[in-house]
Amino acid sequence: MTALEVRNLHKRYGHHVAVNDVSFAVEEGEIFGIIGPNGAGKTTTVECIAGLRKPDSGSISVLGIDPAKGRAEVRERLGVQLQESSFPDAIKVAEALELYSSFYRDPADWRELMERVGLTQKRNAHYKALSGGQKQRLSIALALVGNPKVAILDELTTGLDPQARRDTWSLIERVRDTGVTILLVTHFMDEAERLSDRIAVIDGGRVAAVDTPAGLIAQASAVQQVRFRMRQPLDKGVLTELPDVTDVEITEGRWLVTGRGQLLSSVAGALARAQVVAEDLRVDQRNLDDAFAAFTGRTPEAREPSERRGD
Ligand SMILES: Nc1ncnc2c1ncn2[C@@H]1O[C@H](COP(=O)(O)OP(=O)(O)OP(=O)(O)O)[C@@H](O)[C@H]1O
Repeated sequence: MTALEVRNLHKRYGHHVAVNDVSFAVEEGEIFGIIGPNGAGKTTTVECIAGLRKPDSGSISVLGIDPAKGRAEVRERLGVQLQESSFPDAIKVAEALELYSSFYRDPADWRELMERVGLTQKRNAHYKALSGGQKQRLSIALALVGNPKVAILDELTTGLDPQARRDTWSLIERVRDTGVTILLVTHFMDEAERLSDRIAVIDGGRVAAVDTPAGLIAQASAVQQVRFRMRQPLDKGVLTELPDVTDVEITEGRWLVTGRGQLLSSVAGALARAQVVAEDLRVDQRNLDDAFAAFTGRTPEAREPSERRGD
């Protein structure tokens, strides 16, 4: 069943088109990632889904409800952790959870949730005294305190150390295992690849691709590269004349062969026929960073969230 559907979404700020005809659907129980360069329109899209911004045109359905019309109903079913959530410094962990749970008709047991995100020991700590990871876990707990069917997580692990990131990922996987559908906006390719069942790449306000992480990588891997070292002399033409090869570069005995199709076996066969021995022969493994670069023409960067402007 479809938990979330965005169709032909358009949103502009003044003359600037932030979201330009975005469509995608998220199935119930999925973790659906959204990746894209800075300013691609990711946050604007999720803010429209959360009912925090009004789309100029297009339709959004959250569990069958239009967030622009049924804001209260959507609020009951949708948990939102947006970028840079901040709370009063003096509020205590348990107080924040109890307060937020009072906003919902059918909230989760906030004490159990506090335990689940590992903050029970910190129940009486003030917000300002929490570490970055603890603040992050509190904001995740607050996104889940209303017992949502769908949760939106934006910049889930920005600013966290590697261990805290891995802990947060495990937490999100456990949340998904309880049946919550998750929309995850992230700048981190490892995070998107590890957590997402499917990913939308958004670029310039448009969806450039939607697929599983492996599917995106495969789409981007049409171009392959084989590297090796070789001490013996070899005419470059032995490789450039192969139909699968598009380019051959040689730098101080290091060969880099670019091509497509059955590149590795073509190259290995040609080297064997020429009776030369290649050392350290390897195929470059493609990952989601390469897919991101292929779809957006840019390299993903790990960064702190940009300064955001008010509406
Ligand atoms: N309140 C606003 N007023 C005017 N322009 C805005 C506003 N919010 C966002 N924009 C612009 O709209 C475009 C899309 O921004 P959005 O925040 O949705 O992108 P994003 O993909 O989430 O970016 P980032 O990865 O940097 O958070 C950007 O060019 C941004 O500068």
